[in-house]
Amino acid sequence: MPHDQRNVIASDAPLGTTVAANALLLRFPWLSDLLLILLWMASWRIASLMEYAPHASIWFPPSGVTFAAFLLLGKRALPAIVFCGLASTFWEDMLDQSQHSLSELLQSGLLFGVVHSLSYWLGAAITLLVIRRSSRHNLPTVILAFLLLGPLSALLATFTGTQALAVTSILSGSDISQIWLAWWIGDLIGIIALTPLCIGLISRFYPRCGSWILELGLRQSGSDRYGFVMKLLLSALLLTLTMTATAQFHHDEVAFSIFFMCIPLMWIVHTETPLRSALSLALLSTLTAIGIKMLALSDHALVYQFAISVLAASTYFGLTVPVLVSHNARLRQIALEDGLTKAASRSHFFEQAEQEVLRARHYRQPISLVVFDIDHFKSINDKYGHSVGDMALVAVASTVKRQLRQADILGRFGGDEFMMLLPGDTLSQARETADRMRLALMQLTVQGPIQGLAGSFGVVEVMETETIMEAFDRADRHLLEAKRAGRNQVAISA
Ligand SMILES: Nc1nc2c(ncn2[C@@H]2O[C@H](COP(=O)(O)OP(=O)(O)OP(=O)(O)O)[C@@H](O)[C@H]2O)c(=O)[nH]1
Repeated sequence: MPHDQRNVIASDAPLGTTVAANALLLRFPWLSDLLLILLWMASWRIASLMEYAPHASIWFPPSGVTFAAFLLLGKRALPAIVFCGLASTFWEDMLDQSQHSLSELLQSGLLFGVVHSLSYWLGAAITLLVIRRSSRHNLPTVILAFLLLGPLSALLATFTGTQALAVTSILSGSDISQIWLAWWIGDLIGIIALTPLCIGLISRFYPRCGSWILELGLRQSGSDRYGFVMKLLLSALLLTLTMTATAQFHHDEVAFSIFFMCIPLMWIVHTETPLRSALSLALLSTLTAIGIKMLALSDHALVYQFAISVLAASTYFGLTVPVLVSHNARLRQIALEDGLTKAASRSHFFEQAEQEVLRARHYRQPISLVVFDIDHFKSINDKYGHSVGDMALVAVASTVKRQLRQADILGRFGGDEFMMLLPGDTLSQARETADRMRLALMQLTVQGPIQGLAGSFGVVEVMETETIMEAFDRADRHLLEAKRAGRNQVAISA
């Protein structure tokens, strides 16, 4: 399905249950924070289950949740994320059954929570600043800023987070030198693979966030769920096959086959909404993490991490293609059509007219041109206002179009001046057509106040030796003659 069509179908119209949920969240804002904390803690638990070595996870979902929360909510997200850092320190201690005292855990958890949150908040704030300073939020800039500053924020958070745990004696210096790289890469992949989906999710329980980030389409759910699920299942099947083959042969060469995943992912990107692309990336990276754990593929973890980063980057840049295609279609429409009356634009009219004149000459057929202008149009604007004037112009164009044949072309020269190309019409036939139009305009009603419009018409038959612009100038001169002769009439070449 073309992207512009997808944008129309994909709607974010609130349903009954959504309206009720939004009302509840607006009444009790702490509920939104609670949901954010639950999302963070759930993602943290999933990451801890997927660790392939101590503190080494193929991807660390809480970093995606954190970065998304700060991009969407700014410092408003700080208390909830600091709390999550503290809670996860306690939970980790419980799971590891370490013997740290309550005060050690409190100090360490608080310090970790604060520095971890501040690092990501700073990274998100700089990312937003870069995007806002660039030329009005264009998608490639947003993606580039996110792909560069997300990993840098993860590096800062890794440094400050490990230092916080070292200062409070939870980690030793040698622990840090062993784990910091895996920690950073896990956070980095978590940000790259999951932030867009997390933005879509978190925005659902912060009804007031209304951030421009959502203009990127991260809330549009889209239609044809069945088709999307089939694409997702096929992608999951391909991923499972590549990972099973890697488990069988244990060669990096086989592990690299995961890069074939770019084919189904690009298929999804080019045919589904941005939210669904983000969801696919998140689910496939989750499946990769599960596969590494279940198939004991930790030897190839770096290949998979590298692959997820590349697939994520190509997914995001891939999203720019359908957006650009839809922008181009819109620009093309603007270039071809007059925005108000939907008649052909001046340049498109003359382009088409040139072709038609060549064709008429080739087949030795007549072709005529009519130029017309509404009489005393300025007084309509002055008397009833410009919006009624606009309505009158729209009514004129639609009345004339209705009377024209399929092959005829109506164009707007500008202001209240229009032109009609009449292939196959001799001068006298064109004159009859112009007169018919003049009478039709006199019958026209524009929303009450205006009963009938008068127009002056200039008509020429395009000569063998002249260009379309020369024919237009002649017709325009006749139009002026019709005005001078008292308006509301048709003037033709003598
Ligand atoms: N509402 C509206 N008015 C427009 C638009 N484009 C031009 N105009 C107005 O159309 C009027 C055109 O006036 P003219 O054609 O110069 O003069 P007129 O009042 O029609 O008088 P004659 O042509 O001499 O009969 C001007 O007042 C313009 O401001 C438009 O898109 N919408």
